[in-house]
Amino acid sequence: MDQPADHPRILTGKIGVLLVNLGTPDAPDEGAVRRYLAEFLSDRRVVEIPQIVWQPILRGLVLRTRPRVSAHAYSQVWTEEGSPLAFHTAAQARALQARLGDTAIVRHAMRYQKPAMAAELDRLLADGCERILVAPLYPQYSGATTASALDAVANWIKDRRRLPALRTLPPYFDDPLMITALHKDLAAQIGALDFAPELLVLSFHGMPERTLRLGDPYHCHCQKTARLLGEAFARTHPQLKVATSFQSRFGRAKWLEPATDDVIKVQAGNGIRRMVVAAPGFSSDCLETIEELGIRGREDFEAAGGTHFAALTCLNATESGMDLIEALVRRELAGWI
Ligand SMILES: C=CC1=C(C)c2cc3[nH]c(cc4nc(cc5[nH]c(cc1n2)c(C)c5CCC(=O)O)C(CCC(=O)O)=C4C)c(C)c3C=C
Ligand SMILES: [Fe+2]
Ligand SMILES: [Fe+2]
Repeated sequence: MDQPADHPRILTGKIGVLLVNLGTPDAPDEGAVRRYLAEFLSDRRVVEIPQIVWQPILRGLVLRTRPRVSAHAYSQVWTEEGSPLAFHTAAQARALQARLGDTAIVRHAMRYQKPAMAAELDRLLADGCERILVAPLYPQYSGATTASALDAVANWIKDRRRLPALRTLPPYFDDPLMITALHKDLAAQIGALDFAPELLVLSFHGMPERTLRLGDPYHCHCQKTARLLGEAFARTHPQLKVATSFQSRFGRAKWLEPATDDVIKVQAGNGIRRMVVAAPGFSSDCLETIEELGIRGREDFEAAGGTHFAALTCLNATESGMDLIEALVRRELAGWI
């Protein structure tokens, strides 16, 4: 049949997978960090204070002071490949593409800054994806992370005429695949140390305590991940104590407790000399794991009398990490592939 000459060329029939992570500045300098924080901290899912009250505080105070301090922290973790969060997420997408082959087109995007979610969803559509799985790489659900990533999808939908069928990856905080992958990886890292730790601290990113009372399941998801990991370690490392804590407190409100920095100091004060810290809420290493846990955590521990310390790495694009992501993604693609 003849088509009008100006008929757009439309590709069809493909499946897309979009791995999503939080986002990071594009340089470790004050300007780039200010742009990043302005976008991130203006998200109503992240700071749940009415904008009329919050924006003057953000513009008048936070964005005048925090970017310098945070840029210094970022400069300590920056690599030739850029921000760790950016390059680990890109590596996860490349590795997943290699594992899925022609089955699906895999891309990654960031909720804040670049690669932007809308631009990557547009690219998948332009490449012929009529079915797209959006996979926020947060094992535990929270309004500030998972729901915010889905907000970005919803906003993208509003402006598009032609929409793909969409699926989203559910949280996987208690999935046996995730617990097994993490336990295996952390146990291998502990086995490779030149000391036997007495205590394993499982540190999750914090949230305002208020969100727990408002019904956000994040706290329960973290506690369950920690309990299941603790049970796995009790079977393989019966001498190892396990503690759970919440890091990265921000602002004046009460956050989930106990705070990781307090736990590190109190445990050292109680006589723990050999400690390891792991971050089972982060699918890739980032500022919060490398600088806050690896650098400041160690300083706090040693200042309080600890002698042996290691911040264990996240799953990143390791073999076990990719086994996990591939299995989760293939499961969600069931019926499509
Ligand atoms: C109100 C403030 C914040 C909430 C709520 C929050 C929740 C939250 N964040 C993550 C994961 C990450 N956060 C990261 C950095 C970061 N987080 C906040 C504030 C809140 N986070 C700030 C201000 C920053 C920037 C750094 C700083 O200035 O301290 C990162 C690292 C990004 C990177 O570039 O490496 C991650 C990852 C989760 C999972 C979460 C709620 C569950
Ligand atoms: Fe955060
Ligand atoms: Fe809870």
